[in-house]
Formats: sequence, structure tokens, C-alpha cells
Amino acid sequence: MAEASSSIVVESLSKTYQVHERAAGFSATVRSLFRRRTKAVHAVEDLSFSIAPGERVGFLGPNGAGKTTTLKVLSGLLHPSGGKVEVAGFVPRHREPDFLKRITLVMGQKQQLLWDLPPAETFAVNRAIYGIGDADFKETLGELEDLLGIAEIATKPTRQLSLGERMKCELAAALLHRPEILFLDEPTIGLDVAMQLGVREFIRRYNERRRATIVLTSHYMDDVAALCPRVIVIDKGRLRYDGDLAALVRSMRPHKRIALHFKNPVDRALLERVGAVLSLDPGHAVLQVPQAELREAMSWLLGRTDIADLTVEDPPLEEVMRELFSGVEPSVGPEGEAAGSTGGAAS
Ligand SMILES: Nc1ncnc2c1ncn2[C@@H]1O[C@H](COP(=O)(O)OP(=O)(O)OP(=O)(O)O)[C@@H](O)[C@H]1O
Repeated sequence: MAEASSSIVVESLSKTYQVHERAAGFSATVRSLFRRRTKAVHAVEDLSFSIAPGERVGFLGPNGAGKTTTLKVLSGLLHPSGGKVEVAGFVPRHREPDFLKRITLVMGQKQQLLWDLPPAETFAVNRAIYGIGDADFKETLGELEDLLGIAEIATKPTRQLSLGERMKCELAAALLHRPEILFLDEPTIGLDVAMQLGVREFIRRYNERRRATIVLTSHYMDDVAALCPRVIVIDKGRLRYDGDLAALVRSMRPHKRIALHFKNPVDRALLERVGAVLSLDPGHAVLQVPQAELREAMSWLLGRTDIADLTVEDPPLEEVMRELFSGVEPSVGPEGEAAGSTGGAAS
């Protein structure tokens, strides 16, 4: 079923959890001991996509959309209820050693580092688990220490490390065996902006150096915008969009934002002649103009106002996602112009 060139192929995947239903209260608890009622939670339904080697793909969706469930199925931690999944040519649920050597799953909310020992000890454990040879271990560890800047901290007990330091060591531990497919579930959660940038930069460099495939979930849209040319968006377990991130933004919000700093205060009425005024303080304004009118708007503003500084941006991705999850359909979609990007390597 797999296209030979794909590193991940998912066909009509579904995953249903059976959960026990129990009303609140003591008598309901007692009753439930004798008669258990279960309910099916359809976490993933009829989900299909494929990802080519070397792609960086953002896997997005609101809370409870089924992202973590899908990543767990792809890494073989959960069995699918239906459909087919192939990762690097393997069926993940068989958890074959050769499969495990090719993938890694990093969950920002869970840690594999041993709490009372330094990360260096976890690195040694992983080296034994994955059977990494001496020379390879030294080379990879050196490279990861360099890229992540963790040489100094890897010998301190994990419990003494800051969240950001720990996350970097988590990444090192997860990548020592040089996996070719990385499932990253919220790898920057809780990190400050500088650390987020550091981790993001590291992921990009790892992808470029090793041509590794990256599937990333993050609630920080900046991570996604910076790293993922392609996004797969799911909602209630179903595919909502698969394709080019820029095309999605263009389709949902065909506008640009111009942030302006003026040398002198400017009249709102003057700015309204160019576009929608989203904010205006003395000396600073943000305008929204249709993409097609951007050049004209800029030259109009430059000719009639005293501009000290100007930047042009896309509308925030958070807004695009909010709109998508509120039910608005993108005008490009699984069958649209953007959907063809599934085979393209990340640039
Ligand atoms: N072990 C489980 N047992 C029962 N239901 C579960 C289990 N794990 C997840 N679910 C349910 O499956 C659905 C999808 O959950 P999942 O964690 O995959 O979503 P998510 O997109 O990763 O969400 P978030 O962004 O909040 O992490 C949710 O309704 C969740 O409550």
C-alpha cells in the first residue's frame, strides 16, 4: 500500500477508546461495581495522509482533536482500531527493533530522563538499549551537545536542571540513536521565548543535517510557522486540511498587516483611506489591507505620511486556526491546490 517514497503512510486510520461511564456520587460508584457501562470515544476517524522523507509537517488541531493519539499510533504505542499505518516501511504496532531504531517520540509533557541521575546516565542507558557503538555514540553525543549547548549541564542531576535545560537533554536522549523520523509532541511547552527559539532552531538543523522527517504538534503557532511548510489539521479526529501552510493562511485571511511607526501623529481618517485600522496610538498604527493592494497601499503611505519604520506581516496563525476551528472552510483543501504538497521535501 505504501508509496515507496513515503516515510509515513496513514490510510483510513481510526482509534476508538472504550471508557467507563459513571455518574457522580457514592451510590453510583457502588452501582458501577456491579454494572459497568462503557462509552466509545472516537479519538481518530478515517484519517489518511502520507509524508515524504525529510518533510517537516505541523500536526495541528484544538484540544482533544486526536493529535497525541495519532502520534502514539504512529510510534506503535497504541494499536489502531481500524485502517492501515506504515512508518519507514514498518507496521508500528509490531514495535520491531529495526523500527524503533528509526523513530523517536518526544512528548513535552512526559520525561524519559532519570530524575535523580544526571542526563549523561540516561544517555548511557539509551546507548545500551539501542546498541550504539562507541565511536557512533561519541560522535552523535558530541554533535548533540554542540547543537543544544548541553555539555556543561549533562553531568548535573536532572532534578537540578531548569525546564528548558531538561527539555534540551530530553531531545538529546531521544536522538542519540539518530532516528530518521521524529514525532515531536509539544516539544517547547512551558519554555520561555529564548528557549523556544533554541529548540526550534535545533529541530530545523537536525532536519537539514540528517534529512530527517519531522512531525510536530505545538500549541505555539510560532513554532509551526517557523518550522513547517506543510500542515495537517485535524478536528474531532477528522482531517480538516492537508497542505501548504502559506496557502491556508492566504485562503483564510487574504490580507497583510502593515505595522507603522510615524515620526508625527497621524489622523485615523487618513489611514482608513488605505485599509482597516486595527490599532492606532500616537506614533504607531497597524493596518490591514487586501494582499492584492499591498504595494499600492505602501507607496500611498510612504508618499503621504512621515514613516519612521514599517513592517509587513501575515495575520497571526492563531487567528487563522481559530477561524478554521469555528467551522469556516478553507478555499484550498485536501483536494485543492495545496493538497499536492504531500510529496515535497521541506525547504
Ligand atoms: N487513554 C484514553 N482513554 C480514553 N479517552 C482518551 C484517552 N486518550 C485520549 N482520549 C480522548 O481521545 C480524544 C483525543 O485525545 P488526544 O489526546 O489524542 O487529543 P490531542 O489532539 O492530543 O489533544 P491536546 O491538544 O489537548 O493534547 C479526547 O477526547 C480524549 O479525551
